[in-house]
Amino acid sequence: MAEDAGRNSVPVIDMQDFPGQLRRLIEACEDWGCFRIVNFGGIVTQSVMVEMKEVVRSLFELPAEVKMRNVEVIAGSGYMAPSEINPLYEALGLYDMASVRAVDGFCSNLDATPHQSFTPETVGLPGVQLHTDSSFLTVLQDDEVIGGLEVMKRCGKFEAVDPCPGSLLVNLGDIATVWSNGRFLNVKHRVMCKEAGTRLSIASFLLGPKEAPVEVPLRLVDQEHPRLYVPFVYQDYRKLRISNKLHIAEALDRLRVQY
Ligand SMILES: O=C(O)CCC(=O)C(=O)O
Ligand SMILES: [Fe+2]
Repeated sequence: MAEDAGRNSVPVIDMQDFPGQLRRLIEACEDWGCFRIVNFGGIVTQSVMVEMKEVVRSLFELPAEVKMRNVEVIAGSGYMAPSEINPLYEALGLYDMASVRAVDGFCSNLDATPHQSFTPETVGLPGVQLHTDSSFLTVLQDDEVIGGLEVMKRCGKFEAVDPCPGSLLVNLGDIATVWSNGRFLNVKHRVMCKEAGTRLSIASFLLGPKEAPVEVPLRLVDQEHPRLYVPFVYQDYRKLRISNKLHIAEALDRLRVQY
C-alpha cells in the first residue's frame, strides 16, 4: 500500500491504525485539508470499488437525453453537461446515497459522478476549475491511472495528487472549516488536463445538516479562539455560493463574525 513519499505528498492514513493515526489525521486536516485513506477493506472492498467504476463508466455512455433525466434535488446535485466554465467536465449525481428510496429513484432514472474527456488538444487546460467543496467531507475515488487533481496547501502551493489505486481521497469542505472554528482547511483544488483519455472519478459528498444551523461548537470558543462564523443554514449557504458564483469559499468570508 501507499506510503507517504514525503512532505510534499498528500498524507496517507491507515484506517487499521487508530487511535495511532489520530495526531497525523489532525495535522493533515490542518495543513492539507485532505488525506488518503488505505486499509479500509472491511468497509468498502476492492471488488465494490472496481464494480462502481464499471457502472459509472457505462452510465456516461448513455445517450445525453437519458443522462438529462438525472434532475437535481438541490442546486447542483443532478446531471451537469460540459459547460462554458468547465468544458471538459461532465457529471451525474445521486442525492442522498443513504436513502434507499433515493437510490431506487436514481436507478430508475439513472445517476453517478464526475468524468472528464481529455484529448491531446486539451492538455494543459483546466478540467475542473479551482474550488472548495461546500460540503463537510468529500470521499473521492479518483481515477486509477489518469491524474490531474491538484490541491492547494495552506501556504498557497499547489501539490499534485497522484493516482493511488485501492485508496480513497478525503477532502475537507467549507463546513469542516466552520465546525472546527477555522482550524481545519477547506482545501482548494482543481483538475488539470495532463494527458489525453477519459478521467473517471466518483465523489461522495457529505453535505451539511438539512435544517439545523451550521455553527461553531461552543467548546471550541474561548478568549483566544473567538467564534469565527455566524450560525447559518447549509442550504442558504449553498445558494449563496451558487448564485454569486463564489466557488473558492469567498461566501464563508461573508459569514465571518465582525469584531
Ligand atoms: O475529479 C476529481 O478528482 C475532483 C472532483 C471534484 O473536485 C468535485 O467533484 O468536487
Ligand atoms: Fe471538489
